[in-house]
Order: sequence, then C-alpha cells, then structure tokens
Amino acid sequence: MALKLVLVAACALIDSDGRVLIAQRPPEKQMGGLWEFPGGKWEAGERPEETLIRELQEELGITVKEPCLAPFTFASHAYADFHLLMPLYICRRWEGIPQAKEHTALKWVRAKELSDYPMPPADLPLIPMLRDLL
Ligand SMILES: Nc1nc2c([nH]c(=O)n2[C@@H]2O[C@H](COP(=O)(O)OP(=O)(O)OP(=O)(O)O)[C@@H](O)[C@H]2O)c(=O)[nH]1
Ligand SMILES: [Mg+2]
Repeated sequence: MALKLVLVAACALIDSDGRVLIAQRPPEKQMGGLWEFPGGKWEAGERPEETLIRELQEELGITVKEPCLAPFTFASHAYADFHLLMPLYICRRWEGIPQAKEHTALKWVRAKELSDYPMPPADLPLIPMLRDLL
C-alpha cells in the first residue's frame, strides 16, 4: 500500500515574555485533548507559508505577514496510518489577539514548562529545540 505523506505547517508563536502558544485539540478530533502548535494541513496549490497564514487566521483569528514567519525546525513522524512531515515556524509578530476558534483552549507557556502538557508524539523532539532557542 502506498505511504500517505501528510504535510502540516505549524507555528510556535512567541510573545514578548518568551512564552510559546500551545492549543488544545478538541476531544472529538484525532489526538483529542493533546496540546499542539497551531497550524494545519497543506491544501493543493499552497506554499507552506500560505497554508500556515491561512490556518493561523482560521484557528486563532490572527493576521501574520509572511516575512514574520521564520523556519525553525521540522517533525518527521511515522503514525500508524500516515507519515507526518511538519515544518515548524517561529513567529514573534502578528496582528490581533489569538482566540481559540477551533481549539478547546489556548495557553502561553514557558519553554521549560512545555513538557507538562501532553503533546502528540511527533512534537516531542521539538520541545528541547524550543527550550534551547528560548
Ligand atoms: N497543527 C498541528 N498538527 C499536529 C501537531 N502535531 C501533530 O502530530 N499534528 C497532526 O497533524 C495532523 C493535522 O493537523 P490538524 O488537525 O491541525 O489539521 P487541520 O487544522 O487542517 O484540521 P482539519 O483536518 O480538521 O481540517 C493531525 O493528525 C495532527 O494530530 C502540531 O503540533 N500541530
Ligand atoms: Mg489545525
């Protein structure tokens, strides 16, 4: 059977205090209840930055300009039914106040506290990288 490769663009929003925004997935979704970086699936014809700007508007109601997205790292993880390839961008500048439009909750957390929040397995290697950055 052909491998299903899923491209998801995600973002670590960093506030002026150096805290990172994480969002809790709704209970009915795949991996419900886990905390993640806002973002979502690539749609045909989009560049990854366009995917992310669209998702940040849809999920958080914020406007991000493309030069404010800095590539940081990526996750590559084999889930049971698909392989996730997820570039993680850093963003420190946006317009608007993030609201949980599609998530159960949002939380600003210090990098060293990220491991207190259950995250999808693909995200676990990203935590020490953020800790080193911040
Ligand atoms: N956004 C996001 N998705 C992640 C992360 N880690 C991770 O494994 N994923 C997985 O990537 C996949 C796509 O994420 P998503 O549910 O946000 O996609 P989406 O916003 O387009 O939503 P939709 O599928 O309901 O339209 C999910 O299987 C999700 O569990 C993460 O940190 N952020
Ligand atoms: Mg999403």
